[in-house]
Amino acid sequence: MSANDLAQTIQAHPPSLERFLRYLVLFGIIECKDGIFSVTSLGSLLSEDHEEGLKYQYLMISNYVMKAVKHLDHTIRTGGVALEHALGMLVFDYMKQHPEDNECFLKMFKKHLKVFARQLLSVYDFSPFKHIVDVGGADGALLIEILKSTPNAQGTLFDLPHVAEEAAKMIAENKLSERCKTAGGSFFDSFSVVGDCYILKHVLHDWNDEKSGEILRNIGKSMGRESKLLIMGSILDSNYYEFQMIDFIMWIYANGKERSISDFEALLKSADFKISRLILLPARKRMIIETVLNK
Ligand SMILES: C[S@@+](CC[C@H](N)C(=O)[O-])C[C@H]1O[C@@H](n2cnc3c(N)ncnc32)[C@H](O)[C@@H]1O
Repeated sequence: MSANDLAQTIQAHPPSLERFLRYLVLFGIIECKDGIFSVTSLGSLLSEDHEEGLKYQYLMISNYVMKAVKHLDHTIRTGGVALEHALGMLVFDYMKQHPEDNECFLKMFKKHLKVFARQLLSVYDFSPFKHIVDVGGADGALLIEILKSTPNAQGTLFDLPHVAEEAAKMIAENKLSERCKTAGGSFFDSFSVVGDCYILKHVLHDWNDEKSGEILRNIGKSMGRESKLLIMGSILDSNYYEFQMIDFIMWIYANGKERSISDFEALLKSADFKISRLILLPARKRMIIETVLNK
């Protein structure tokens, strides 16, 4: 569309809109030929329809990371959490008080989890499990896909109470309420959901080793000898700039970190777990670490 036509459609001020579109051309998100603006393939990654939900990832990063970066000196001087210093509270508590941010956060996971579920289900067989517990499972998008493909299993979605409430709605929409319950709470307090398969996906990277050890030990208390804990996420690889970046973001966002396989081995050992299987997913350095209690 021309800037004029677009301005009419979205009721904008034509010269200002045109100036803004020309600015976006600099980044390769929009291109302009003969006065007609169109979205490039790079720009389409940010569209509402993109299957991984990069629009929401971008919104979260641009909003929260910029806030955190301004408080980076706090982290460097004290070892504290930059974003917590910026917001006056832990990011998860802040989101509870800001539903529009929480919605953006959950949309980001919903899209990504559906894509991840396809990769996971093609390499891991959940059929031996009777009760699958997704710890910090956000709105349940991953657990829902797993349960759909594992009709004999029950599920429990565990997350902070305000997130578990949203998950209950999604589970009901997917007609899985009979087989899948939600439990709201904190994995730093009492955690007593008994299952034979636990999932921790992209949770440990939010926390430092001490806090991650607490989460693992709390889950371990509910696990039987035959239960498995599946840790899923990304592997820190110094050759991949993207993960160095995510490591930096996790640091200023929550004092968390991305970990290499040997970092995971040491963390798991300290919490009395051992690795029983390691599956590397080809896409974007993701992995599934299957663990059991080391007793
Ligand atoms: C980075 S997200 C990962 C979500 C999802 N597992 C995924 O891979 O997309 C971390 C999740 O941990 C949850 N969480 C944060 N603090 C928690 C706590 N103390 N107890 C339980 N869940 C918590 C958040 O609400 C969020 O859903």
